[in-house]
Amino acid sequence: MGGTGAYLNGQQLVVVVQDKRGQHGNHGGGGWANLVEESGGGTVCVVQADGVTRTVSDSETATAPRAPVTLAAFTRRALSSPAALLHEARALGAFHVKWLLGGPLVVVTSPKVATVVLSKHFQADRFALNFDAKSILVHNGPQHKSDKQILLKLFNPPLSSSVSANRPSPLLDNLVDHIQSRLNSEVFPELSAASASSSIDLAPIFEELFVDVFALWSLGLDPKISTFNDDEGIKRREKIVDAKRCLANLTFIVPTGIAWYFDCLRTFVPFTEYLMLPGHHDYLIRRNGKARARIIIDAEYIEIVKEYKENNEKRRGGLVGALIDETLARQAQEQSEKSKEAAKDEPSEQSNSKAAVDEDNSAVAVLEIQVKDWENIFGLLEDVQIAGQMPLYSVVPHTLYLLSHNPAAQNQILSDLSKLSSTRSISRSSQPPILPSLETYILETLRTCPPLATTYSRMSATNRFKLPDGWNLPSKTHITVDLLSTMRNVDSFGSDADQFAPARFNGLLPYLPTYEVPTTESNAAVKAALKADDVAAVPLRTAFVPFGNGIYACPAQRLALDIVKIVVGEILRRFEVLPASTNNKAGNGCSDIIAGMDEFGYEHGGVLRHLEGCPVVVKKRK
Ligand code: HEM
Repeated sequence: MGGTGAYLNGQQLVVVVQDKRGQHGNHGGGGWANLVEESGGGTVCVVQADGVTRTVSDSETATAPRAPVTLAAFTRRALSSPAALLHEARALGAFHVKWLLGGPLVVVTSPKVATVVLSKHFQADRFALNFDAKSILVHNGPQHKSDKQILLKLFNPPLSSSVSANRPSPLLDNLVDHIQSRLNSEVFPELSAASASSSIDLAPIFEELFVDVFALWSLGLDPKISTFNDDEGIKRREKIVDAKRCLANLTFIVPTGIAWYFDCLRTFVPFTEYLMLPGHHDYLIRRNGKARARIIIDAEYIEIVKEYKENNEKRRGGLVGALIDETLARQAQEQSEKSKEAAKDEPSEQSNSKAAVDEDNSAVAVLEIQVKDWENIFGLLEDVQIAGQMPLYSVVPHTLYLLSHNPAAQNQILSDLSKLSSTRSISRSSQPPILPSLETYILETLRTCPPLATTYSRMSATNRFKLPDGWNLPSKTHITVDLLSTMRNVDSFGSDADQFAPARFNGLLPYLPTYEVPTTESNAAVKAALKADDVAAVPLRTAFVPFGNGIYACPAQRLALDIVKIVVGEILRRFEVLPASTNNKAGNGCSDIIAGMDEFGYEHGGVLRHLEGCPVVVKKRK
């Protein structure tokens, strides 16, 4: 078997890395070779955990390293000298260290489990993801599926016939109210006060905004501080928001090149193993005061249960209220299905009276939210808080930062915005979202700077999954798609894949969430293109996956885009955003910035961040 690839055989790890010229890793310097301890002749590409030589292709053999190469050793090397690893990546013509190791990369994490990072070398489009999704078993199977359905329903209310592009939803409008209220009370004044001659960092402003807003919205607290007219109410609100901020507090950001280690390894290798920190995960939590923050949030959960029990009619709104409603609705539905089933099996008179009794019982039963339901509701609140806040506080400042280097795009967006009524703020329910210049800009930002580095991991249930060159992945292989590299794939995005070119999305609006693309249709298009050996014909839409795809895909895709559009639009209407320094990458539409990704890093948890917090200069518009 030849070519770039990797496979897992029993307890052995075999990794083959191929450089651009098709040579197995003989890239001079031997840095990578040293990593696997003089693995012979500078040909580094085969690593076997058991140290036995293995034939890689019909004509080639490669010597295994003398000592077993452990995951921790890779990681330590990457952390102790990321620069060296990056250098080696460049020497191999790879854009990203991830791609040096991954082509695709298989990491053995236990004798039967491997984590695979599919990368730039692999066309990880929707075809692959859908294919995988069909044969997938998720970690917590049915519960995950049921939770996902709830979120999809809440975040994607049915289309109203009167408003074509918008989906009215008090829950989602309430989230936007929170955001608008926060922009008005803090962000606009902060930007207005900023001096036109010195720079301001956008990232912390939006990090705070989204963490706070998601805390208040998810816990059903009011957007307007004025409604907390008693001191105690204000203090409670502040305490909760502080606690959520503390829990969101990042511990470290690593350069993009080594971020994948965290994604792949943190589940399996203790922090102490590869970070050499003076303790374990709990240590980091304690050090950041997170334990206390946790207690505050848990106390709020207890309060929610108490309120519900004492006054069911007047319970909280926001996400928690919607989840309580949904839990009760589901219970009622289950009860009614059970009664119908029972009625079918019984003679009619008896069943009528029994159904009436059951109905009474079910009325009592549906008011009882069980402990496990509360746990599930609070679990979902936390998932949504994290899943919503992180990508938003990544993509909003990044979009503005890139726009600061692109005055022409900013003018075009402003002109589109000026066509909206000047007095009306941009909202979900009232404004038809036709702002092509802004939307294509956001989509291109998501493509080139995807807020999440990878998809969640999937587990293949069968061993049918084949990678290019015939590499076979055994069943129970964890599969993670590297979104950053996938969306730079030249086969999917053309030879200008490394360029920042929003125009590539012209004609593709409105954005169709990946869960709405009919699977059969996208698969048919992709299959036909692959069969004709014409990967370029794979529709661009199918390879654009910043929100992932398949059963794990982000359930809030449309909402997320609306939020980014609203926030960026509202800022641009009021402020001109200029680059903070004149080492100027302006003028080429940001391609220099996104080409090497040198300015970016991945936060623990795999969220893309600008290493300097997106410094810009803002000037209030007249
Ligand atoms: C631009 C902003 C966003 C981006 C780029 C984004 C991206 C993603 C990605 C890549 C995934 C994993 C998909 C996969 O494994 O295939 C995900 C999952 C998820 N996202 Fe988003 N997301 C965004 C905003 C939001 C918002 C605003 C919310 C909530 C209001 C949200 C809720 C979720 C949830 C709950 C999941 C987990 C789904 C599951 O467990 O199956 N996301 N998102």
